[in-house]
Amino acid sequence: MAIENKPREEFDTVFSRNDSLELSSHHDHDPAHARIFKIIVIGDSNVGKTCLTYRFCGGTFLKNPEATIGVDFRERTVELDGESIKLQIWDTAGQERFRKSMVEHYYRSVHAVIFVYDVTSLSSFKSVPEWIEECSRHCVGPLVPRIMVGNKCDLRDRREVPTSAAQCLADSYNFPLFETSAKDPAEKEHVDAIFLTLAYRLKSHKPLRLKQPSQTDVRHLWNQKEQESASCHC
Ligand SMILES: Nc1nc2c(ncn2[C@@H]2O[C@H](COP(=O)(O)OP(=O)(O)OP(=O)(O)O)[C@@H](O)[C@H]2O)c(=O)[nH]1
Repeated sequence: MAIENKPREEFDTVFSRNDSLELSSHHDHDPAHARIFKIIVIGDSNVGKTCLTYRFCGGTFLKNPEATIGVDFRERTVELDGESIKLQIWDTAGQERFRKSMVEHYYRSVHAVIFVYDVTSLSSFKSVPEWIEECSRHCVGPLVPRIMVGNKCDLRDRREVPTSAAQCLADSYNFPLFETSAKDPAEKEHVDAIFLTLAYRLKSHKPLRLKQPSQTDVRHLWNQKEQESASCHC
């Protein structure tokens, strides 16, 4: 469900710019020269951050996801106008206790941010300005592309956040707004559009030298930080 407003136009732009637009997963297209962009996905716990990233990177709906601890990485290489771009997506933890030591790492060298709320949860929507504030506190400047996403649109009877209110908030920050569902297979292209909108914006950025962290690297950082904070309390 893409909404009939500015983001929808962006979505159309993404898909009409080049008829031969090809999308490929990292399984079948992962050239060594691809530029890498780090995108973080932020929002309250349970809004569907993991499911959205999994839908984009894995192509399916992840049934029974576990709460994210620290961070999970997924990536997908897309081909835009003949150039390979690797999107390295950091699926962050919504629960404070699982993110406290990782926050600095989330925001370091970030290229784009996706703020997610759940359209069936007013409180998750009300948290969006706090997530935006956290982002600013970590020096993520206005030139970093940001997008707001209302997830779980398939739960029509349970909607608590009207599109008009979300649009109003998005406009106040000058962010594009997408409403979608990670669960509904018919929404797959719209989930892609969220990430591709960012990819097109990032495409004009300079080449990057971003070290590619492995899950082990981050687990290591996480453990190290946990030990540090434990020793601080002694
Ligand atoms: N109906 C519906 N359920 C969804 C959708 N996306 C996610 N869910 C469900 O919402 C719950 C939370 O999904 P997650 O993707 O783990 O949420 P999260 O934001 O990553 O949560 P944390 O890891 O705790 O931050 C799971 O039960 C999912 O099955 C959606 O689009 N529609």
